[in-house]
Amino acid sequence: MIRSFLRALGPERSGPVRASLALTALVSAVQGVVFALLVPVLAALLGPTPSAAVPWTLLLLSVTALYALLRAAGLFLNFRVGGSISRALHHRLGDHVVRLPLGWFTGARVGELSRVATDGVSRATNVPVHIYPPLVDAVVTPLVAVLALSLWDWRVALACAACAPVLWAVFSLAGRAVGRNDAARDAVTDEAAGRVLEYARAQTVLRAFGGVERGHARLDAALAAEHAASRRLLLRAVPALLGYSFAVRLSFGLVLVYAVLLALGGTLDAPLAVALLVLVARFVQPLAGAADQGAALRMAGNGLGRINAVLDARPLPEPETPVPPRGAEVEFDGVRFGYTDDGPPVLDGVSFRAEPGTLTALVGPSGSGKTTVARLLARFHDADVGSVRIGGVDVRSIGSEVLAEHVSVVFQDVYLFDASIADNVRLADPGAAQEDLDRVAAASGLDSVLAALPDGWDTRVGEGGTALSGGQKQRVSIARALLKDAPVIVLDEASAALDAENEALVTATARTLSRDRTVLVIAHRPATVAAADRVVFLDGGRVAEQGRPGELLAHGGRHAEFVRARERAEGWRLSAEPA
Ligand SMILES: Nc1ncnc2c1ncn2[C@@H]1O[C@H](COP(=O)(O)OP(=O)(O)OP(=O)(O)O)[C@@H](O)[C@H]1O
Repeated sequence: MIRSFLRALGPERSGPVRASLALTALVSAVQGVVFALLVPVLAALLGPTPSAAVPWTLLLLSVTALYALLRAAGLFLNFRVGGSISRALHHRLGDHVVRLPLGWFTGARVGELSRVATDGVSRATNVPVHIYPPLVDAVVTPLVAVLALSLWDWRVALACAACAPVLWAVFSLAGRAVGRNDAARDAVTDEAAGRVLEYARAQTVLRAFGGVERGHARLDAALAAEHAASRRLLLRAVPALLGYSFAVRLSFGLVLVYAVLLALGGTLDAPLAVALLVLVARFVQPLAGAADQGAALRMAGNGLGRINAVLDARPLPEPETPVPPRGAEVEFDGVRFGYTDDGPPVLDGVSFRAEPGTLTALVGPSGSGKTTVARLLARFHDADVGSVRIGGVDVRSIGSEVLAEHVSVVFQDVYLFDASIADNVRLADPGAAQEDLDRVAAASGLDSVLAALPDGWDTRVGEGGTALSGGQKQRVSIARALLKDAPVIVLDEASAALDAENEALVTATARTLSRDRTVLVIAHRPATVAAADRVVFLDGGRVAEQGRPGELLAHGGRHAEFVRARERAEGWRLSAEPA
């Protein structure tokens, strides 16, 4: 557990934590000596010569003063360390997460990350301040005191020591019961949190298709599972913790009976017997409470396990000596890729080239791998086999920062920050002048959107851009990509219905951009395909055909068939609109 704690914190921050843990153990050991010194003091006071208590009392006072000093220093260090742990873990998680491949950030992972960064970190922060000190007090203090006890009466010390393995076994059983059930509850809590989010996000669909009750049933089932898991945790944890507390008190009772028998038998002085029993009684409460701390430690251990699982996610390997691209040509060379190691490949032997100054349309049925091509180009993932090159250099050798400068991707699910339109566009270049913003607004069609909004550039877009329409969001996103001025641009044309003006705008922007850049468009509309210089037609993760759009249409193969079907669908859509 402590190892997993130090691993989560990283080597550079583990020094102060080790010091705080060691000081806590030392404080508990000194406390054990303080308790042990009570025995000769009490034995002397209750015995025939009370004055013999004076030197022992002086020693007791000195060790108590040392204990008080160490305890104060320990508290100070623990609180300092506790305060820095949350910052350190957030930094470690943040630093690590930015190096993870973009493909790692699925919806479920984002939810998990948020729980790890809140609940997981807060559990870990509690360890040095609220969990570890009382637990160490409960274990180390009695241990030292029992060792010291053997100096006065080895038989009572041995009786105490004999209880230790039994108590340890019950303690471990209780801890394991709590740890296991807490981990199981964590899993269903994640599921329930995911369902709540899903239920909120899916309201439009659920209401449109009368599925509110069905959707609710799924949420209800997840919440019921969470309730059952919490009950199970309670039902298993409470008896285990009570069982341990009972074992501690029973052990104390047995030691008590044994000491009384020794005293009655005349082999143990009565004053010493009383003093020993006072000492042993002093441990009962902290020892009995140790199981609660042990359970809390297991729960913190589960939180740390989740933190370490995020920290163990493999970042994209960065090249030792990054090589900048020698141009903007995009090349896929025999690329094979699968999202999972055991599943079938999503791309299989994909090869094509896209020259600077051209517009390439990626076309193909749904699920054929077009978006995956865009993701590999922006290095969301690395190809399993083959090479993705920009300017003749494999994207793995370019280095993430330079690659990000070279490639701009405008996906369909545009994410905007809850800030002004200007701030959202300036994300690409925080120092951009107003003239630059106006230039990209004109080129992306954002200018007409701004003209219709009373606050223009200062309009707040709402969380995730909810205050703007789909077409408006896409224009902001295109303006942002234009401001970044990357030599390679990938545009994911909206597959959902856009108005004619927006459709024409995306095609026109792609054409304009391709004058001095390499532009790839994931094309869904015949008009965009027709405007392209080249078409790469994907089917089942393979390039089925590629060439100029006119040639492919004339050839009458898979691409021609696909475009005709789309044209028929669009014609149907137009004629189906109300007059
Ligand atoms: N993150 C992912 N994890 C696992 N499989 C995925 C993931 N994303 C896509 N896939 C699978 O990869 C295949 C190709 O998907 P991709 O999104 O690249 O196709 P597409 O041609 O862009 O489809 P569409 O036109 O419908 O957007 C599909 O079978 C899809 O189910």
